[in-house]
Amino acid sequence: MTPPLLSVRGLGVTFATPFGPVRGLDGADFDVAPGEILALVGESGSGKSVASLAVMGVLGPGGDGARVQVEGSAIWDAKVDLLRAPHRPGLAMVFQEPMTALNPVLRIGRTIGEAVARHDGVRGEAVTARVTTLLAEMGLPDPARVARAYPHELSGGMRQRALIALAMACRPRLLIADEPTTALDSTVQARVLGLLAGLRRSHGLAMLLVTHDFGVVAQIADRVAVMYGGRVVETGPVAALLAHPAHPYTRALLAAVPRLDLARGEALPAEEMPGTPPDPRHPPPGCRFHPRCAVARPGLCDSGPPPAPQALGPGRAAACHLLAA
Ligand SMILES: Nc1ncnc2c1ncn2[C@@H]1O[C@H](COP(=O)(O)OP(=O)(O)OP(=O)(O)O)[C@@H](O)[C@H]1O
Repeated sequence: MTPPLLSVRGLGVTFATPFGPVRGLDGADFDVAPGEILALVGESGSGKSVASLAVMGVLGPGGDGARVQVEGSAIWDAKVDLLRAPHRPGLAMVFQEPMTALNPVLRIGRTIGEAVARHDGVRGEAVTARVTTLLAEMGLPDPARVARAYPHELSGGMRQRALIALAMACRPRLLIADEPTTALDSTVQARVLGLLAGLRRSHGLAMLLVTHDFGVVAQIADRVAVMYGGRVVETGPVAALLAHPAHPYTRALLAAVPRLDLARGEALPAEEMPGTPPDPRHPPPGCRFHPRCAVARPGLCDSGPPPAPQALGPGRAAACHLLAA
């Protein structure tokens, strides 16, 4: 088996707030293989963004025994704090809202040019040439004109492409994309997803894709990691996981997705998930999903944390008391 490009074990993040510590991520485990697209999915507050920011080094990860490795080398290790370097070689990030991620008072070419100069150690014409190539590669017509534009002069889709060009300036092997198409309308969203899929093909780029949209997952991802309450509760290849979800939370999440294949007039299935995600300051005892779980067993699911994820088939695993019972 190919060793993972990114390996994350026991990753945790605690925020100090005026109301006390908030455990935003509580021991997340996942791997991304070279050239693979892994989607992190889950409800709002499940820890998807915190996980991606912690891997990127924007938030200091914490947690007993936490370990983040890229190509087998630790970029962060709880036991060797010196490795907590702000720079993440081989990783780059694309944020959800390009209007805030791009500097509004700098021309696009200047922003990307600074990244090119820093990463490639080049100056002058070489920077301009690389910026133009990057923008053209993102499918932007007239890249020289786009390079001279300010962010507000571009459409949302063009800005998102410019932001992807900025990330690609660092020649990453893994792109972390946090809801990269959420702010776009559906036709532009499809084109940006097509661009990301093309970059994976042409550059062998791996991706950690944060999304709450199963349409995006089905369209572009190879594997899914489902998050709940700051932990990964189920992982698996997209087709198998969508067809046969094993964890009660994954089943409830998929049942809540609106369907377009119903005949006109047919009632929408009332599958709204009861309750709300756990409060990270006071998580429920036992399995964090048990208060909302349709099949929870009193005395088992509320008594202790679920066992370690159990293998369910090729590349599939889930952490649930009932699977182990
Ligand atoms: N700066 C912060 N201070 C305190 N708590 C935070 C902070 N950022 C995130 N959290 C908490 O961490 C938990 C995980 O948040 P995160 O943003 O990762 O969720 P998410 O799954 O990405 O949700 P969304 O889909 O809404 O972006 C939440 O309970 C959130 O309230």
